Amino acid sequence: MPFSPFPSSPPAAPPLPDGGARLDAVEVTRGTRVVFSGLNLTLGERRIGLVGDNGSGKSTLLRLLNGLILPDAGTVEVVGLDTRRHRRVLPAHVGFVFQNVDHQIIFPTVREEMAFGPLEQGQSKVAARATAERLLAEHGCAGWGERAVDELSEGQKQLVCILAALAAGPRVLLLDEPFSALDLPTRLALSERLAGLDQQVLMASHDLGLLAGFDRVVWLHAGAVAADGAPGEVLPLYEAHARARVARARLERGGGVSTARHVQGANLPGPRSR
Ligand SMILES: Nc1ncnc2c1ncn2[C@@H]1O[C@H](COP(=O)(O)OP(=O)(O)OP(=O)(O)O)[C@@H](O)[C@H]1O
Repeated sequence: MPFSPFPSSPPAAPPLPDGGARLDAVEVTRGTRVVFSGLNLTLGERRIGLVGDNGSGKSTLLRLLNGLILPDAGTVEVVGLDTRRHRRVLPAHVGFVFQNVDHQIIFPTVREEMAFGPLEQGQSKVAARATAERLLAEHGCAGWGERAVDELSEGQKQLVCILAALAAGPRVLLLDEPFSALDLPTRLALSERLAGLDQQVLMASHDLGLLAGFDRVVWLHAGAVAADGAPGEVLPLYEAHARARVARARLERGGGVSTARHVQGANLPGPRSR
């Protein structure tokens, strides 16, 4: 059977009641590089994974969804809010966990970092502190409140960032490689927690196993949708592409450039979005 990068059926999960997110004809240039050119996507499922090679546009897509980046053309709508017109109120609805924890952490202590979101949501100081302490305790970090964030390990900082995003109770949670520094027990515990959340979760990850139970996976390649569907369909396609890329590089190193095009899946399809 010929290699086809497109899954045969659309994802089965029901759409979110409050609308999810929609990108229409989105154009984004970062620096001198065109990242998206006419991207259309409707993101309604509860758990959506994003995969793709380095530089394919995953972080840019997530940043578009929380209004950190505005489209040069086209529109982005999240939970019914146009990110250009409602940029200021978006953080109250859309939580974000950055790839680099240093881009996220702004307070000196764990408690302050964790309580910021609940305070912004209108909780009293006492209630915000209680929310922070409860989440920390639930994740085996009771007593961390007084700790200086600077003195935490990278993985511990990452955990605080994720818990801080959860503490704010957003309607949509965007996670950019959130588990890269976490130990296995913490990863498993947080995966379980994410699976049980009511909110919509969009997560970019190079750890394909983390996305296996999701409702839908979108594979981005060079700023376009290369495949989109159920994890059981999209993840093997992406993995085949990765293996083909490695095989092609091996052949090229060995001087066999002309045979590289015979490697299954080495040639990507044209862009596709929905
Ligand atoms: N601050 C920036 N200035 C200029 N170009 C940028 C900037 N950030 C990203 N880019 C470019 O935008 C493109 C998409 O980058 P993006 O960070 O969205 O990719 P990614 O899929 O998240 O990659 P990774 O898997 O490495 O995190 C890349 O070509 C990158 O070089």
